Amino acid sequence: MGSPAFEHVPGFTYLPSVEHNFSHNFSSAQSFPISLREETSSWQDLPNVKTIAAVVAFIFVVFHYNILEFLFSFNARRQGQGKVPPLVPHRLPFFGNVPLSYLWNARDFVVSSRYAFSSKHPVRVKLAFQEFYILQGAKNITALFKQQALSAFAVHGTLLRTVFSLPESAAQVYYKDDSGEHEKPHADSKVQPHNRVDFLTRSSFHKFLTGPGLAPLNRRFERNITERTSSLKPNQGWSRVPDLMEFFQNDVTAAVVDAMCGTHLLEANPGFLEDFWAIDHNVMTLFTRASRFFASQAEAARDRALAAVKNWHQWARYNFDPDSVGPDGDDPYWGTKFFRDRQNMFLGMDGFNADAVASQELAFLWGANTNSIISAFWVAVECFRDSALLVKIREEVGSCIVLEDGGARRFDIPKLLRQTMLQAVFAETLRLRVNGFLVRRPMRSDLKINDWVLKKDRFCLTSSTPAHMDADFWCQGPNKDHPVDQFYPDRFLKPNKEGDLEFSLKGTEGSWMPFGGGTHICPGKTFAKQVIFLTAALLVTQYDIEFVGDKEDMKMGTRNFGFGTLGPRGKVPVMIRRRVGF
Ligand code: HEM
Repeated sequence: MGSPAFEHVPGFTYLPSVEHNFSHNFSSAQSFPISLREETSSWQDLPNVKTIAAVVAFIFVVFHYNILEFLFSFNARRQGQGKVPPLVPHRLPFFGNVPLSYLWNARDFVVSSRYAFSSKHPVRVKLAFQEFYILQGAKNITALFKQQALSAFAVHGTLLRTVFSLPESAAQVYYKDDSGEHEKPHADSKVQPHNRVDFLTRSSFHKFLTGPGLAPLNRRFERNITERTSSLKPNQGWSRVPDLMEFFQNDVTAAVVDAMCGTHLLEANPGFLEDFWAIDHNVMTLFTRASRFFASQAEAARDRALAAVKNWHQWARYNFDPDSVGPDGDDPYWGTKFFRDRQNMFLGMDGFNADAVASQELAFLWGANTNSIISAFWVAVECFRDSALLVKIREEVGSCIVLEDGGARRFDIPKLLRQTMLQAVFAETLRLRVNGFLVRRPMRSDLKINDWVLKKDRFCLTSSTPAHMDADFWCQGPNKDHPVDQFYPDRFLKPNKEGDLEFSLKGTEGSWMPFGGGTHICPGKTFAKQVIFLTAALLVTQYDIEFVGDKEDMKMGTRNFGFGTLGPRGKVPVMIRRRVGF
């Protein structure tokens, strides 16, 4: 019977059948004259074929980058739907991109990278045999934020594990949770309701930070920060403070932590805030686990901070009195209903124990403080270093002071949050200082972003930095004389119908994104605004501040780039005096 095995397949070169070769040549091979057998023994032995192969390989290696550049531009310009994002050219064949300059200065790399972050369409990056996407361009970022089934949890789980020592048994709950972040779990998910960590934690944030839980938190923060700011420098005349940041890292952070957790955590652990900011300072080192070699003291600080949180939880569990719960639902032991309820929620999850809960809550406190405290520092710096701006801000803030019955002064906070220049200073500060990466992973299906298709399960990264530094967007029209890296709050002022300038974020979608976007958008943004505005209002009303340090130290550093608001390079010494009459 004839074999049909080697019929012609379109697109493949026809090979004669093996059967044919064997039957025809094998038995007679021995009788070939030696010279004939050498001539035909292997095509690889032909010197010119070897040379051609070597030349082709050489051209491939040498021109590999140019070939990829050509393919990149070609694919980027293709029209139509369902396009695959072009591959960012890389110099080392097979290994992909090895961005050494990123390790040196990550922000410069992102701001000046030719293909990876500057393309206004999605791109594909090959990094050590893995591929992921980078998505930039306002239109694409806006489309990304509209997507529903995108998980940010692989990254949260990793951050919790590496920086905050979440035990492996609890981390597994994160990795296994494929039920989604919405109330209704995905139909094919087998995750039990009590293990829906994605949905349960997100809804706890929202109840606390966007629901009625926010009002009592705001009130306690207002009381705490007012007390702390008033007692900052009681004496008359100028006095020197070695680093303005100390006020933010000690007093403003304490005002937030006490408002959230009650006073026991800081009272029982006087070194907590120092450890807390040591973790923040080393967050990248802890995240990459390089701390084992370079920053073991950061690991020690993290361990002490975890022990402090765990002790607070033990103390609260032991002492809690249900009668102490106030009308707003909060109590002095857990501080807030939020932390009280989350104990039960986490301890009900498989693999969670007291250590795991401490990791979760320390991570929450870090997220609740790092960006807002450092942003509050920059807002104060901007207000005090420009005397003309300071006059305007003082005028706005002064218009929000109200006298209480007993004669005490406080701010009308809703009015304060609506002040034109203060809002512009806030928005411009966040544009310049927030440098975060947002990571998403389409878990269910391929992701369609405008004309592009991004494969399911691959990570998709975007960053606020290129969007915030896009001169084509931020230096248009009346802003054209103000370079993109200059602090210029008027970028956010637009004339209204009456011709007056008013603050507006209209049209900045996908270009101004300090709080991320979509279903994972920062739930703490309203509280953050309150912390930043109120702290600035109290400082400008009560104090004069002059900067007396090296200007280089006041520039923004790049340490921990990618994790949010970046701090100053060095210490910021100031002279400070109380204003007469305040
Ligand atoms: C200037 C201050 C702040 C900035 C710039 C900021 C920025 C961000 C960003 C960029 C994200 C990721 C959003 C995304 O993936 O799309 C985020 C998430 C988050 N932030 Fe903030 N944040 C600030 C203040 C706060 C505060 C004060 C709190 C709590 C009181 C908070 C709690 C959270 C939480 C819980 C998440 C995770 C949300 C989720 O994954 O669903 N943040 N924040």
